[in-house]
Amino acid sequence: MATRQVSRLTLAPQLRDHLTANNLTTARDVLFCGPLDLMELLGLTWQQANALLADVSAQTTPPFTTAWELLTEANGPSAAPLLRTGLPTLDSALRRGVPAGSITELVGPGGVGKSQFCHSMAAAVSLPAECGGLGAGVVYIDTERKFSAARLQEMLNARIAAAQAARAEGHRALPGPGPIAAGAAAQAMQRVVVLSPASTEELSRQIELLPDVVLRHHARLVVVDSIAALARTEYGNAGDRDRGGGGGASGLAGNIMDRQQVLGRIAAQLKAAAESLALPVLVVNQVTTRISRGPQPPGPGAASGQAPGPGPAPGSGGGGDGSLGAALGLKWAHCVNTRLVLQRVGERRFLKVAKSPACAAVILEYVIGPTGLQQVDNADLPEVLYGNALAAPILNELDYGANDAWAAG
Ligand SMILES: Nc1ncnc2c1ncn2[C@@H]1O[C@H](COP(=O)(O)OP(=O)(O)OP(=O)(O)O)[C@@H](O)[C@H]1O
Repeated sequence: MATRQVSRLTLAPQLRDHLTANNLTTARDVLFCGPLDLMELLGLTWQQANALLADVSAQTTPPFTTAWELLTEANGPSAAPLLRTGLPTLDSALRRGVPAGSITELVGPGGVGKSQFCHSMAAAVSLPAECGGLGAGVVYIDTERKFSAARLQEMLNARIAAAQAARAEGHRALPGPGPIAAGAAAQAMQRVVVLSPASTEELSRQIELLPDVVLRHHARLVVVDSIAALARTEYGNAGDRDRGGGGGASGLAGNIMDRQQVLGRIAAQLKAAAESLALPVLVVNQVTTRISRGPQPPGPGAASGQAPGPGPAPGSGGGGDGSLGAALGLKWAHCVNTRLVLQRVGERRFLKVAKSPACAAVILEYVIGPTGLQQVDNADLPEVLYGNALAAPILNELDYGANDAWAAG
């Protein structure tokens, strides 16, 4: 900016000529002069010389936004509609629900409810405003053919029934005064666009075309369920191979590098799409068995005495040190802005905010019901998690997905 030519600054033509005639050809040349130099060179008064410096400085300073302006904009009338998860503790922790313009990762073991969470979000976005939804489109990228139209319909019907019941009882808490249209569930389902890429290459192409699809379907949410599946099919699973899955060391390293390269490209594309479209992108990731490479970092609770540090998850089995972590390694982990860890403890399910620019670690308990994920009000939660020898290590260890040494996982 400081190298900008004086001839391109918005100044009085006579003043511009004077500056160039005195060899002050760039903004930097002018700003390096003090007011006294300018008075002498250009015959200006003290006030005029200072005004010139302030003007040139203002024209060459990179644009900025204050924190106050950002806050006002985020809460203003033109702010993007909130994308609430329907889990009150999570929504209040994330302040505006699932954040727009960035990637939110859902990570957890099989069967814990990651896809159910995605279906719940698709229902919340596609439902009409009369039922508390956004009446907007969803782009659901289903890499594992696990999207269930029947389950989505079940969630929509249950939510519509709940909205009707609330109206019948005279509650006005739901937004949108209009009546709930017959066929609201079918209309909502038409707003959900399902893409099923068969390879990482196709996935990459589809992400490239996201802006068109999003605009055409007025989408307010993009889901990728899941990010690891295709890459693991094409390039293998490092953790499994290390446990004796075959392949020489050099072949494995080559595979991992290829996979990381492809995933790095896809992650960058997704991040760019989230930012340019100002949309929340919800991405499912699996857990993998951690490969032991030296001592583990202490758990966050260890310092405060709240919980023991991470250790092998009881009963997780497998090789390495037997503990679990988010798959896909460092490159991917750094692209993730918000990480939600879903975990089972016995018969109970917990969701933890393990990484977020908006809040500290928050934990809630949930169940999966007809409407999707529902929070369980649980006064004994801190005791359950931090006083429970089984729960604490499991819930703590997944924090380290972003900075641990098992990048190949
Ligand atoms: N209609 C339903 N009502 C209540 N619970 C359900 C219903 N459908 C599925 N579930 C619950 O959801 C669980 C499966 O969740 P989900 O498919 O989201 O797992 P996931 O974390 O995506 O697993 P994976 O990584 O293996 O795909 C089942 O174990 C079951 O408990």
